[in-house]
Amino acid sequence: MSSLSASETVETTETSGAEQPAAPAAASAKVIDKKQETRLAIKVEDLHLYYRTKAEANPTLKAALIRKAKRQKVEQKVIKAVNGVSFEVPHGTVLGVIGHNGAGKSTLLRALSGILPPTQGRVEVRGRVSTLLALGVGFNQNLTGRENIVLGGLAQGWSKDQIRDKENAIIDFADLDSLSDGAMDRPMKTYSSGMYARVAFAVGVHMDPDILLVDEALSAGDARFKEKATEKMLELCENARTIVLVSHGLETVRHMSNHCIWMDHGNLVQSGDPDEVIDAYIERQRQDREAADAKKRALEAAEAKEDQAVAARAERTKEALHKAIGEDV
Ligand SMILES: Nc1ncnc2c1ncn2[C@@H]1O[C@H](COP(=O)(O)OP(=O)(O)OP(=O)(O)O)[C@@H](O)[C@H]1O
Repeated sequence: MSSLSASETVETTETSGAEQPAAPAAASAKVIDKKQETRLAIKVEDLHLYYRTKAEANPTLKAALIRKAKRQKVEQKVIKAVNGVSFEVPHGTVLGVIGHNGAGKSTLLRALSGILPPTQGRVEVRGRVSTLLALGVGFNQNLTGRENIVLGGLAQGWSKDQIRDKENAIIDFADLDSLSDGAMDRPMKTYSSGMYARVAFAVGVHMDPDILLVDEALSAGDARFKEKATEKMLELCENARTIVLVSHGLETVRHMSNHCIWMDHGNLVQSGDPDEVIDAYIERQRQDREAADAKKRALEAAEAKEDQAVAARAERTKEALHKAIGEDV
């Protein structure tokens, strides 16, 4: 996990998607009254996010050379990671985002953080954003933990005094010394994923964000750190900060969030009370498992029937053969 990226006040990303594959026209802005509007931290309207990858049907060197000689192009594949999603998040909300692997959760978070521009639709994020992503972005691996903290502070435009204060608070929170003496003064490339996660989390929450975007950031820490991180997030929330938490840890989401959205194949399936959404998701997972088991059982039964039929045919052939050559079977 890692990383911090802080962006300033109203961040609006909007793309018409002129060059993108045809998709439904962006929904017109929802009419909400002014008071409600100013309470919003995040507003997402008909968001589509597509990845384009080169689909190589035959990925061998020989095939690549033939293709080059024939000047054939590799076909482009479009992956619709987020497919027309709209929601609003008032300030002070802890929004849990759940869904199966590849449902589009991280892609959505990348769009909220501004890393990924929308293919189509609109994302509006109001306030200072701090992002804790699952993969290490933002830290220089060759610098020590301490140096990275200072670098992050300078990038934020903090004064020397601010950096000194925050540096101490971050180092105290990450508490790497309890794991390995002097770790804070070693290059971050020597850190374990858990140590890395602790520094990243400590930096992210001390950026004083209005909006904290967290992608599985708690998964790398040990149980004690997870508890401490959860407490810190709840504290941020009590101070009316907004948190978007992407996680497969359904009980963490249930415990921490006060609103939840469920993503499935890039679509928003359900949005609402965390207990209701999580229970519905668990029920769907149970149904999917049952359907998969039933399919497997049906396949096995069909295979067994086919095996029996083959064996019976072989037996009949054997009998016919023996009859033909006049021997008893
Ligand atoms: N950089 C990329 N290039 C191409 N396709 C991508 C890229 N990143 C993600 N995808 C695809 O987009 C879809 C959504 O991926 P995403 O990582 O957002 O899902 P997720 O819900 O966060 O999954 P997980 O729970 O496994 O982390 C998947 O089909 C994935 O293969």
